[in-house]
Amino acid sequence: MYHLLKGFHEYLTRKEEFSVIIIGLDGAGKTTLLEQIKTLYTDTPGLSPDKIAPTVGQNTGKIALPSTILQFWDLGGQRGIRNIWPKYYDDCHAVAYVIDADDRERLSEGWEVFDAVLSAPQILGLPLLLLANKQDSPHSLSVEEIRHDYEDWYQRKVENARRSVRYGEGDEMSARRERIASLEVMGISAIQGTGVRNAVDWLFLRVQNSRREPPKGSNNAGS
Ligand SMILES: Nc1nc2c(ncn2[C@@H]2O[C@H](COP(=O)(O)OP(=O)(O)OP(=O)(O)O)[C@@H](O)[C@H]2O)c(=O)[nH]1
Ligand SMILES: [Mg+2]
Repeated sequence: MYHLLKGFHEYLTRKEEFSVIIIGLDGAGKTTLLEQIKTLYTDTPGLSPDKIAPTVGQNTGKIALPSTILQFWDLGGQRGIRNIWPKYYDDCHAVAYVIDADDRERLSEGWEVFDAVLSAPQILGLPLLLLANKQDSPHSLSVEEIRHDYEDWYQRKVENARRSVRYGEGDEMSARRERIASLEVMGISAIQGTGVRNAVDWLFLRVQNSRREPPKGSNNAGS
């Protein structure tokens, strides 16, 4: 009887676990965002910004939400270590791409890398959130400006490619256009926490409908 009740209780309190990767150029603010998420959603405050060093490898953090666990993977963004990102694509349920909206000089580098992420077949169809970070900075581009900057960059890329070699095939191009048109862009300040709850809410809602199933038998009751 005890086991029956225990099993029933575990079934009722079962939490599905979903993985979200946080990627973007070095210095975009990914680790600051992860630590802010820990502060907002767990009993243990995250590291303060002055304690955060550039990430070599990965940082992780787990938060519990209603009937759901979100596991975040913050991956280092330096040029030499970006090639580890695709190793996480097969198992993640959503992607948060962080862009430094205050660093105009590196925007095109940020879009170049973002474009490669968009074209990865493993994450096609997964929820993808573009976060325009550092909105606390007075010179930051707004969400609308960031969206336009990316669309302009993309348009230029397509036109340049037309003049030289072909850029993607017809179907691939239209899939990408659709993805860009439906792209969710949110403004945040990882350092101040502004907009971070909105971003987590969006990810929480979207992973439930992610085309990738949570791991079979994931049961994290009590964790
Ligand atoms: N003003 C401002 N600065 C921020 C914000 N978020 C991060 N920063 C600063 O940006 C710098 C880089 O932050 P990190 O969180 O280490 O960046 P990262 O994306 O993890 O970088 P890598 O680990 O190298 O990939 C630090 O000096 C942060 O304090 C923000 O919302 N506003
Ligand atoms: Mg980092």
